[in-house]
Amino acid sequence: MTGITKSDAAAKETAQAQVDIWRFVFGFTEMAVTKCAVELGIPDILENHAHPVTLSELSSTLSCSSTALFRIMRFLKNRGIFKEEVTKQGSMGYVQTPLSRLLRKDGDDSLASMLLWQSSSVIIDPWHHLSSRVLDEKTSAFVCAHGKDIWQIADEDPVQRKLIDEAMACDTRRTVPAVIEGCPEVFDGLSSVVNVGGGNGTALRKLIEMCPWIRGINFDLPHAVSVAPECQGIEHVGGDMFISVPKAHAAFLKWILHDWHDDECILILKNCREAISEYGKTGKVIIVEAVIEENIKGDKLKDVGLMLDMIMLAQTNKGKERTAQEWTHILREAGFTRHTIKNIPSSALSVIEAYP
Ligand SMILES: C[S@@+](CC[C@H](N)C(=O)[O-])C[C@H]1O[C@@H](n2cnc3c(N)ncnc32)[C@H](O)[C@@H]1O
Ligand SMILES: O=c1cc(-c2ccc(O)cc2)oc2c(O)c(O)ccc12
Repeated sequence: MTGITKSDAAAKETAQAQVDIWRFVFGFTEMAVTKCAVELGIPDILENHAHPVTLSELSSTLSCSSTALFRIMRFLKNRGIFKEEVTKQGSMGYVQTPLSRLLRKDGDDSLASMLLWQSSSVIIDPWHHLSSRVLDEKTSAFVCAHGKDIWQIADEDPVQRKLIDEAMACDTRRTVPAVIEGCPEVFDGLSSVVNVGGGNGTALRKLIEMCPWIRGINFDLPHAVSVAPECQGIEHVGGDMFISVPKAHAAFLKWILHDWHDDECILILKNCREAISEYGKTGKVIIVEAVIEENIKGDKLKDVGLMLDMIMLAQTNKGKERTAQEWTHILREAGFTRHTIKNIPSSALSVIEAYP
């Protein structure tokens, strides 16, 4: 006998629910206030000071009164974004934490551009149409919000294209080194790599920097490659992956297939298989994506995969994150004979290598 009755346990759970529910009701405040701090450049201001920055120094740097700023800093300090330390003069000042360092505007591992994109109205508006998407498979939450899909918007509006490229590039600057360091054998012996949906070419720039023996082909929609910076060792090619993919020893696809329905993925993968066909058994398709699992309570990294799945539901027409079984299905249907899945340490990502 533990002395705790069933009704005690139920009462405790109900009391906990009364507390936990606020995280769901007011969850948006964390994103909105963090966005505010990034827009004001607060992580960069703290980074550029060798000592803790007092509230009055921060408000004079930003040319604003300290009243609202104090409340913003109090909230973010409470969330562990910033912390306070005593200055040499004995007053309190704000300093960076490992979290706020990830929000500097130009840090190599910064996620500031991703946060600004995710909190922009183009990305927020489709969330208001998620229930319509659930009730009708043919309805796209993004199209309900904007009248067109994200790639049409990017084609028509260079500002949106830049926001997407910069957000995805900050993801790439973190993940490409993580892939190469976590699974160095993936790029061994490859003479050329076509990055399918490579955006502004950041992934190939990083790849060639770390694996200089590789020749890169950055392949994306014509409007995307037309604004990609030139780089030695990389050829930019505009086209449509649903029609064909430029030839190379390996095709690399990062965060591409999660945008699409199974049938569309099978078509893209068949075009990739054709692109590597001249290299026989040594050719391969390298996919970097999340591989989701159903029961992951408490695993924060795996939870990122489930959040991305919700993002796909809101932001794409038919995209989704896939389980290992779902990956096996589309790869087999596309004609690949075998594949391996490797988890990248300390990341929500996996590398899938598929062979003809
Ligand atoms: C989610 S982004 C991923 C970008 C990049 N792979 C990364 O991980 O940073 C998807 C990319 O696919 C490109 N794309 C969309 N439709 C395409 C098509 N039909 N052919 C080639 N690229 C396409 C988009 O322009 C965009 O750059
Ligand atoms: O809104 C998004 C976000 C992503 C995304 C964010 C962070 C990652 O580490 C990976 C992907 O991807 C998107 C995407 O592929 C798309 O077609 C539309 C929207 C988003």
